[in-house]
Amino acid sequence: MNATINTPKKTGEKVAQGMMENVLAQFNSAAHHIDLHGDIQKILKITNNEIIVHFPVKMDNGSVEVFTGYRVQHNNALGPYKGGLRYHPTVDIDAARALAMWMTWKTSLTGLPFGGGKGGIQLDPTNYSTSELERITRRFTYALGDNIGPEHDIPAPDVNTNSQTMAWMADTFMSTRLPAKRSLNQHVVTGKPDGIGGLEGRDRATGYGVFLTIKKFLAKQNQILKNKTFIVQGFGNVGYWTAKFLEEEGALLVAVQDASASLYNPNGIEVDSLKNYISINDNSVGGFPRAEIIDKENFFALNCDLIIPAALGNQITEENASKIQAKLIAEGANGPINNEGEKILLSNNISIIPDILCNSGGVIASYFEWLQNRNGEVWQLEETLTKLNHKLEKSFNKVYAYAQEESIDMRKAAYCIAIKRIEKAYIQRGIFP
Ligand SMILES: NC(=O)C1=CN([C@@H]2O[C@H](COP(=O)(O)OP(=O)(O)OC[C@H]3O[C@@H](n4cnc5c(N)ncnc54)[C@H](OP(=O)(O)O)[C@@H]3O)[C@@H](O)[C@H]2O)C=CC1
Ligand SMILES: O=C(O)CCC(=O)C(=O)O
Repeated sequence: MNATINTPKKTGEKVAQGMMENVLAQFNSAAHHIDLHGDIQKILKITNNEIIVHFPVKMDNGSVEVFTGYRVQHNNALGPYKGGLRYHPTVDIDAARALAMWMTWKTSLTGLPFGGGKGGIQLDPTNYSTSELERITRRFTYALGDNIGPEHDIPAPDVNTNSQTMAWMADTFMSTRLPAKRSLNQHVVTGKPDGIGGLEGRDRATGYGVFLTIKKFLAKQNQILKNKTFIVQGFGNVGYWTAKFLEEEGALLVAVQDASASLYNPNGIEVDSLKNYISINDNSVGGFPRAEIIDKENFFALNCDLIIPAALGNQITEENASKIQAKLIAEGANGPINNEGEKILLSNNISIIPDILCNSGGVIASYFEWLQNRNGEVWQLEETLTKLNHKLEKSFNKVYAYAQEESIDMRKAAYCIAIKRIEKAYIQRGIFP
């Protein structure tokens, strides 16, 4: 039997580069603004735990590959670690650290009783069959052992993972507990299918939240979504659902980019016909007949009202920011704009709804799923969406008002609010005797 070791490498791709620098620069700027206690700065600049596991998996052809999985637990001052798992070639320890930090700010901003964590496996899932991915996921869960748990660290879907991945994780985790405890562990992950404790609406929650924050932002400017044009990078969970809700409100999708191609049609791309197309075309938008293919370098420069990056990090940078014509960017993805890019956008009066607010609908719905499992309840879709809207309204209004009061951008405002809540927890706990 052959054994292949998938040695983790620094990916060198722009996606993972500088993510830590970005998140730390964002943190430093807010910490300075609120004059955050120096000891708390020290605590929040590092991660609590970094778990790296190597685990063997048998491939369909009988060979064995050894994979490397990551789970970074940044901070749990407000509650158990919470955040997604990503399967992508760009996953490495730096990316996991940065993404875990973003989760801490996000769960704090939204007022959830959670901290922040993130992880994943450095692999390209298109190279593996479904049964191989199932075995990889189960072995990863087994290797993580008690480093995850329903009251300790609760993973969820992210790039290239979904409700099926979460079902395999839940099943593996629960079946390795003592029989009498198995059913008490269903909330070890969220984003599960509805048949095994998943929340109706978790699938669309992130996109719904992105849509709501855009709508709320436009309302503050006395504008509406009807007839606004928008472009979306990424047509997966977040990109699709965001586009779907925006279209339902009368906005027009004019361009879409995924890893395979960039599509453009100034007269509009119908969201569900593109979705139907990708479902029979290897999940790729390339070749969709009712749009032209454009050069990917020109994508963000297209003439439109709104841009929704909903793929990977570091997509809008000093290299392309000055060409952007849209007046609003809503960050469906985590960290899609780097700091240099952001400076250019802000100096060109382009507004940004920051990731930790914009895409927080996902983790809010995950919290609802966690509560549902913990309390032995079954929630209905309407209830989920109403409660999600209510929670997002509260965080949106807080961020918007604070940004206005302090004359700062919305990202800095969101960070200040998030960090102050963690600071309060540390002070009340008495970390400084
Ligand atoms: N899922 C969730 O609930 C949440 C997700 N997020 C963030 O949203 C983003 C998207 O996540 P999600 O929708 O779940 O992931 P998915 O895996 O469902 O979709 C990812 C999409 O991004 C596209 N993509 C990948 N690489 C590139 C590239 N180089 N250029 C253009 N497009 C690319 C993929 O295209 P292809 O299929 O061709 O590879 C796919 O369409 C991530 O940043 C994630 O962290 C944030 C909050 C919650
Ligand atoms: O639902 C969750 O727990 C986290 C989702 C996530 O990874 C994110 O918000 O970036």
